[in-house]
Amino acid sequence: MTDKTEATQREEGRTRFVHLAFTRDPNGPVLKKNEGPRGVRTPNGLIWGHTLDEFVHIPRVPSIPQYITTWSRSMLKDLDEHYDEVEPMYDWPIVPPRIVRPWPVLSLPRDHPAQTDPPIGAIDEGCELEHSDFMCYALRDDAVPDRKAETSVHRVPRRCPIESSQGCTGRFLVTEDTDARRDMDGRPYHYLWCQHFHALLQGKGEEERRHLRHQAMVEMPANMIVGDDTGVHILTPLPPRYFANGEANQTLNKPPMTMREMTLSVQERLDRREDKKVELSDPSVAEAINAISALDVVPHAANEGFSEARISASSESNQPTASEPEAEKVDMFSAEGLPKLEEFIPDAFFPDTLIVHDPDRRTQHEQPSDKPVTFRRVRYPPVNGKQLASSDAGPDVASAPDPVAPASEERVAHLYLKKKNRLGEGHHSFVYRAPLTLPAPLSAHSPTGQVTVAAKLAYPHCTAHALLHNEARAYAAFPVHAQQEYCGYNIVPPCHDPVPVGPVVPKFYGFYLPVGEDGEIIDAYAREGAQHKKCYEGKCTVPWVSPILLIEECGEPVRPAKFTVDQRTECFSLVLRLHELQIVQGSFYVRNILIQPGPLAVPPKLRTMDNPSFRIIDFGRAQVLRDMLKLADEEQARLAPVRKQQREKEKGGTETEEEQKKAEEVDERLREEARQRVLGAMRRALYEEEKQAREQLHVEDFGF
Ligand SMILES: Nc1ncnc2c1ncn2[C@@H]1O[C@H](COP(=O)(O)OP(=O)(O)OP(=O)(O)O)[C@@H](O)[C@H]1O
Repeated sequence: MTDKTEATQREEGRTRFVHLAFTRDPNGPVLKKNEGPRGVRTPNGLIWGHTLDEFVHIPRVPSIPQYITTWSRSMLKDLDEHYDEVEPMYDWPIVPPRIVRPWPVLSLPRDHPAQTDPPIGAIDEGCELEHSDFMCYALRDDAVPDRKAETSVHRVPRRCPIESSQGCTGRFLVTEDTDARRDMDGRPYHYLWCQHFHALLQGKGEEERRHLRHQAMVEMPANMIVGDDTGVHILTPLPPRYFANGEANQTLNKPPMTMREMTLSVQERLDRREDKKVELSDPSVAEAINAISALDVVPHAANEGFSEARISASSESNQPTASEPEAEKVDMFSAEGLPKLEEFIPDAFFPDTLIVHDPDRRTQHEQPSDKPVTFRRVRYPPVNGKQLASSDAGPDVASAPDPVAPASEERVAHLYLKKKNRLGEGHHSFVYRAPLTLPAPLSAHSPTGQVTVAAKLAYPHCTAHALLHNEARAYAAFPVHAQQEYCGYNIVPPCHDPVPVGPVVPKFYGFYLPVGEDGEIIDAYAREGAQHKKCYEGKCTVPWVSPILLIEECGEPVRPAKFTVDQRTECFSLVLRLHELQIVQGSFYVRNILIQPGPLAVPPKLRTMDNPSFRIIDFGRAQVLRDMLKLADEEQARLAPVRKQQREKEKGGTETEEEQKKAEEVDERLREEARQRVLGAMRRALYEEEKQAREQLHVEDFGF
């Protein structure tokens, strides 16, 4: 492999590009397009590398070195063409892509049965630690009442990487059976390895077992630990809350300094200024070490920074906690000082019912202004109505979305709308920054326990309602991975340069319709939309209460003329990734791409525009291929019996078996032709939108 750093790319300021070239075996196969090895990929199916050095230019035909494509290290490994010569270049292993979690603002009691994995409040500690199956999670814990002035981080063991059906309460089990809890010298273990970790150690060589134990022990929040294949002895007391169920005996073989650096680099990201005190102060430690002289005990440096680390992490942390809002003074409509929600709402707490406090009548409701309005969540199944064609400004007729069946215990959230909290406005809607109180006991690290979300409401025009419904349909079609960030880089064709794997669209927090006095959802658009099919955009005012689309707030519209070449490419890659999903946004203007400071994994105070995060918004005119195909099929399924009826009418009797068989073949051909028409329309729409995106983002045709 050779390094061929491209001077031109450096000149134009590009920092993300492929600089390694793989030399083919002259007898190697021709590498056909789209038939290469899969390697390790992100869930979007695109080529993925953990670092820029994990991408290479590789000739498709060994004898034509200038005809190259871009591959990742893991693809080279799968190809296995003298890969053994390549591997030593890397001093890190191939790892799978991992989800990068935004800075946590939600909070939930740790022992709540609906607690998630990773637990709510788990801080993303970067790839240095998070690729390990054995790390502990660092939990943000500034809602603990006696620590309200500080954000404390403490650690809980990660669950074992096993089938979810098996379940694992945590790596360590408190020893309960006295006999099983003693080592060969009769010393009691404090914690035993869980059955999964124990099984993992079985059958492995001594070196590997030592390594695995070491990894697991490094993550334990104690200063002095010794362990073996059964469990560990803790030489300094452990805070009991660190373990769901328990923990134990080994020699740490990694230089303590290395471990310390690893930990500090994570700490650093959270708060560089915090003074990390190393507390190896327990006088009983030396005594204990002597008592266990047969074991080579090493102080557990990795935990020094964490065991009771207190980090003044962000502005939110200096406020009273959710558990004790100052009820008298609290203004639930104020977005001031509230964190914006960037995490997914766990399924167990996704609101079914939204109580909307709307004294300014932003939703056009007609109740007394101080009376909240009840909304209920509805879900658009894959296709439940026609898509709007991008050229069609008028409303199309949609059948009603499905009400979400309430959970056994209804999940109720409160949304607070105020005119003064307007975030933006388009040609069809107002968007508000809205405080949201989530279903208890889910809460947030904020004075009122609220977070803010972007609430999009339709203008009182029939077309605006149609577009908002279509947008809800598009959000229902986005896969979860399009709303998540992954570590590393993708190659997003036809782009040749690696781009970060940020989310493409904002996180979706549900689509809500008003509920009448009878408790039924009022879907005015489904009921009356058909009568407005020919309405001219913006001219037809309707008295309908606006639906509410809740999404993640994602910053301000971009100004690409001021972007670096890397940023333009990154923005453009989002459009390409959207198109990979066979979804057209439908109104691609720079105002529909948002930018905000990043990275989102760190507290808002530490984010900068040096690491921006982009999103595409506004899917009112989106077209989703999957839905379009389903509609075409449904239309053909509707027409087939009509045709049959017609034929039998002309014939004056029922069809014979032979005639029916022939007719079915015709139906199938017509169905296929209809699908081909849809595919053709989608190809054209994708092509046109890519062209428009290039213009809007100042992206060249070649070499972008
Ligand atoms: N998720 C969001 N985060 C932050 N601001 C947002 C968000 N969504 C919308 N906005 C703001 O609201 C404005 C209007 O939103 P949007 O473009 O979705 O409305 P629209 O009426 O559908 O647009 P159009 O004029 O294209 O029909 C945006 O330009 C942006 O400033």
